Amino acid sequence: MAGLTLKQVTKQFGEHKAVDGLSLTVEPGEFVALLGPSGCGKTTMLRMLAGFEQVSGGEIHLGDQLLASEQHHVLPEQRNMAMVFQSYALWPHMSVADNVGYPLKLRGVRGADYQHRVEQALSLVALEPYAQRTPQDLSGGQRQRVALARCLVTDPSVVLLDEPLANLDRHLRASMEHSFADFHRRTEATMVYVTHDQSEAMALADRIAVMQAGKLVQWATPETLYREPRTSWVASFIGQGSQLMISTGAPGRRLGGHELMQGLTSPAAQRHQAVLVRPEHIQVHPEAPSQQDLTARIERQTFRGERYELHLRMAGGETLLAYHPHALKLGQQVALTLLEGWCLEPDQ
Ligand SMILES: Nc1ncnc2c1ncn2[C@@H]1O[C@H](COP(=O)(O)OP(=O)(O)OP(=O)(O)O)[C@@H](O)[C@H]1O
Repeated sequence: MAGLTLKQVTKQFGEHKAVDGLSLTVEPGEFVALLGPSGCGKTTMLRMLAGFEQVSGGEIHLGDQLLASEQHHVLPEQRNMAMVFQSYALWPHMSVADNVGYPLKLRGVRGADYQHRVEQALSLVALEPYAQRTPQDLSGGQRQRVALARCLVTDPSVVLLDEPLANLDRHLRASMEHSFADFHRRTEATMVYVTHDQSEAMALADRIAVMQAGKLVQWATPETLYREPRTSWVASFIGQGSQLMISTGAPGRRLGGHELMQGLTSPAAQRHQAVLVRPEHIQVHPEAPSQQDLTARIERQTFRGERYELHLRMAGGETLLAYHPHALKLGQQVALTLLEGWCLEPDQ
C-alpha cells in the first residue's frame, strides 16, 4: 500500500489548462473520488496518475517514488497501478477466467501460481461460478466485476476507476456501490474514483476532491462537504438546499435559527452574505401564520415516498426547498422556522 502526493499538478492542452495547479495528498489505502461536472479535468487528472498523459507542470509521487514531473515520466506499466474503465474493456471471446488472468500472462506468470491468483481475484468479486463463461453471457454489473478482478490480479498499489458505473442502470449502480465498498475493504488498495455523480462519490469515498474548471475547489470528507461546502457553487453541486442572501454572518460560519431569520428580514440592499439552508433545517407550520411569522407560499410539491418535497416562495421572491410528512395545498401560506444555516464564500 502506498499513498499519492500531487503537488501543483497542471496539464495544458494548447492555451487551455485542463488541470490547473492541483495539490492533494491521498493516504495509503484511502478511497478518494474526483468529482466535478463534465469537462472539469477529472479524467485528465486520472490519466496523468496512470501515466497515459504527461504532466505540463508539478509533481506526482507514489509513496516516496517520483512518478511524474515536467522532466520525468515513469511509464504506465512501471507504476504498479491498475485502471478500470467505463467500457469494461474485456476480451469478448475469452472466458472470464482468461480475461482476469490476462495481465498475469503478460507478466509471465504461469502454472499453479497463475491458477491460484486468478481464483483469488474471482473470489474477491464473488464470480467463481462464472469462471468459464464469456463476458457476453454476463450482466453489466457482472462484467464490471470481471474488470475489477482483472485489475486486482496483479496486486496493484493503486486502483484508478474512470466512471465505472456510468453504463449501468440505477438499480444496478446501487448494488455495485456495495461491491466497490466491499472490494475496497478486502483489498485495502488506494483507490481513486472519477465521477460526476455526487451521490455516488458521497456513498463511496473517504474523501472527495471537488473540481471546477481544472481547479480543486474543496477537498474534504463527504460529511464536511455536505455540512460545510466552501463556495456557493459547491453548495449547489452537493446535496439539496436553498441559498438565501442575508445581512449577517461571514463565510465559514454556522448561524443559529434566530440570527438567520433576523438576517433575512433586513432590506435587500443590506443582504450581502449567501447562506445555505438545507431542507431538513426548515420546519413548516401549516396552520394559519401570524403577522410576526416568516411566511411562504407552497408553489409545488413532489411526493417522495417517505415525505413530500415542498417548493416554497417567500414574500420577497426567494425560493426555498423544505420537507413535510404530509401533502399540503398548493398556494397555501405556511409559517416557517429556520433552524440553522451555513455561510458561503462567493464563487471565484
Ligand atoms: N487530448 C486533449 N486535447 C485537447 N483538449 C483536451 C484533451 N483531453 C481533454 N481535453 C480538454 O480538457 C478539458 C478537461 O477534460 P476531461 O476529459 O479531463 O474532463 P472530465 O471532467 O473528465 O469530463 P467528462 O466527465 O466529460 O469526461 C476539456 O475541456 C477537454 O475538452
